[in-house]
Amino acid sequence: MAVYTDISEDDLREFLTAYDAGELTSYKGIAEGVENSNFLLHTTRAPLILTLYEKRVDRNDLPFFIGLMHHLADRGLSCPLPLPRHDGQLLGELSGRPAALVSFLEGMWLRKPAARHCREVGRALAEMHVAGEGFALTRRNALSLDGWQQLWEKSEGRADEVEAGLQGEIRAELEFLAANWPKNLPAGIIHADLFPDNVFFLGDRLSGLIDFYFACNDLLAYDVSICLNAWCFEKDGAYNVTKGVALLEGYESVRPLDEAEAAALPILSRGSALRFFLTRLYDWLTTPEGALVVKKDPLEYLRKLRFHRQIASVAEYGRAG
Ligand SMILES: Nc1ncnc2c1ncn2[C@@H]1O[C@H](COP(=O)(O)OP(=O)(O)O)[C@@H](O)[C@H]1O
Ligand SMILES: N[C@@H](CCOP(=O)(O)O)C(=O)O
Repeated sequence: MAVYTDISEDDLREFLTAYDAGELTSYKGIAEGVENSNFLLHTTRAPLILTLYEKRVDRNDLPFFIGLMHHLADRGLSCPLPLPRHDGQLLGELSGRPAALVSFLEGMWLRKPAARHCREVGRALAEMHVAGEGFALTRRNALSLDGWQQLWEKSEGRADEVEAGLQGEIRAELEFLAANWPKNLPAGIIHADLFPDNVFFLGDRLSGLIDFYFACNDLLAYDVSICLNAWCFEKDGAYNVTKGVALLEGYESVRPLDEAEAAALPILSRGSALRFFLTRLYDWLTTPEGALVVKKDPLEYLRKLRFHRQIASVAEYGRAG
């Protein structure tokens, strides 16, 4: 679960006096999520999400995240809209943590997305990339090549506990990616974690995107590769080309990939599979047994990484090369 920091009703009521949020009628912690503590608040006005930013989020990044949601919502993207305090600030403090209130989005995330949902996600991702243009703040991707190397150094010594031979395989992968990573592709604001649990649907209609806490400036096609990894594989590890076609067509209906971006998808997908493998591996090795947060399986992403390694051409993802 993700309520790392508890709040008292008195402190919450006091916190809310800084906002035009109405009277608190009820609140509860939200079990889902891994990074921050989230609460659903009901008031005499609209429901709200309260987020307390936990240790893994750098406070210096908060103006970027909060400002980005504001920028995207302002441009018509359906995402949480931060509520300003009376003094105009978008961030406050509660229980010793930086805290923000954002609008509640209706919808549910899909446990079993189908190809039609992948198409919607592709389209929404491209809309986000377009809406991100002109955002004044920047944030480098802390989870790109340097960040992967640093994460790996923390886990390397114990990697073979997870699977024999992993140490050599990942070291070689990092070297390959460092030597071949594309540099001159179109860049902009990326979501960087657009997994099914961060996309809400009402029926078959996509109703909103959440969780912008990995967003940063990076290659736009890298974000596409994250979605291919997160949306287009089945539980048994098989790549579903129908979903891949739908996701790419949905994306390109708004923002066509150029040929260099399309050709780079295999290596970008290797990188994004490695990125989620490494964060999951680190959590797997360091989260104490009995902790209330759900540990995600690193091997799922190792299998995806191996799949991308043997891709000969982008056509295998379902796009004409
Ligand atoms: N704006 C929102 N509207 C509705 N539900 C939300 C919103 N933001 C977060 N949630 C709920 O909180 C959960 C965790 O949020 P998330 O941002 O993914 O947390 P974390 O960053 O800790 O992973 C989501 O799965 C969702 O149920
Ligand atoms: N999507 C990542 C983990 C981050 O979780 P979120 O709850 O913040 O979306 C993964 O699957 O490894």
